[in-house]
Amino acid sequence: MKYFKYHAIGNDYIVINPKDTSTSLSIEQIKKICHRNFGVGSDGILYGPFESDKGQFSLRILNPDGSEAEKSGNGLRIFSRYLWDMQLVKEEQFTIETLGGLVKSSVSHDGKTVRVEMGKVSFQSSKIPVTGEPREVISENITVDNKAFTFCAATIGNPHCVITLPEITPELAKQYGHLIETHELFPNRINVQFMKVLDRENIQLEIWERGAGYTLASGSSSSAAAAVANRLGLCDSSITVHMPGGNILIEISEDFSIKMTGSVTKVAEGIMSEEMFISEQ
Ligand SMILES: N[C@@H](CCC[C@H](N)C(=O)O)C(=O)O
Repeated sequence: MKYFKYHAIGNDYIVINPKDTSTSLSIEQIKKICHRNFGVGSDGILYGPFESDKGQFSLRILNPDGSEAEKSGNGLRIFSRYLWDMQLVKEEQFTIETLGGLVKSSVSHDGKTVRVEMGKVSFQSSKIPVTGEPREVISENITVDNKAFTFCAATIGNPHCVITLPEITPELAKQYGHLIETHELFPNRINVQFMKVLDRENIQLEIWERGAGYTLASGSSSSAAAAVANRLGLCDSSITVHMPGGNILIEISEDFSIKMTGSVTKVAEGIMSEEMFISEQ
């Protein structure tokens, strides 16, 4: 099975074109492909392109645990670069349909920089979703393992829980991320960001992704966290998001529409051995 691997500031994805697969990918195949030891290894799979009646292409976004995500910012930036590299697009701007809505991509610098218009962020509980009365989920409380946090929740197609703290560490994300991800408040689970506001134009994140765990960067997380920082009045409308893997620029409109810009790097292309799927490991 042919594959292409890229990373977007350390958030790495494997692109598999459905024309290179005889059947749709099973959950077991997805888990094996993404496994860092027994497979190629990645933070997820970008399965596409498929036809779309809403955009020029459609894309399926698969997490390493086999779950399917509504949207992926870095995944969309990587897939846009793949379409450009494969000459499946002639123009520098094009649209991609995801389960979480239609996005517009713009590639530049021969695909090494990609901007995605990600859609609008919503804080509405019914859209995220978060259990309880319909409301904007702003500055609410959650306790996991006897540790209390104040959080905001948002969706940009996929769900996010943003916790603002004076100091953040990778250990914090690794200790509490899964407990928050799977909390009963969040019927579809949730991506978790621990956010330190550096100034009105810069935030820092540590990220625990739904279905993927600790990652070095996340585009949809950057979009949601920046929108929360702006909604809380802590940041202006152009925010650089600093993550362990690198930085993303987020631009927020008055209606919380998001433009996300960052780099994409090609890592490899190759053929996966069928033996990998047969092995018990
Ligand atoms: N890394 C992605 C997010 C991928 C999907 C996420 N794990 C989810 O399940 O919503 C990004 O860059 O946004």
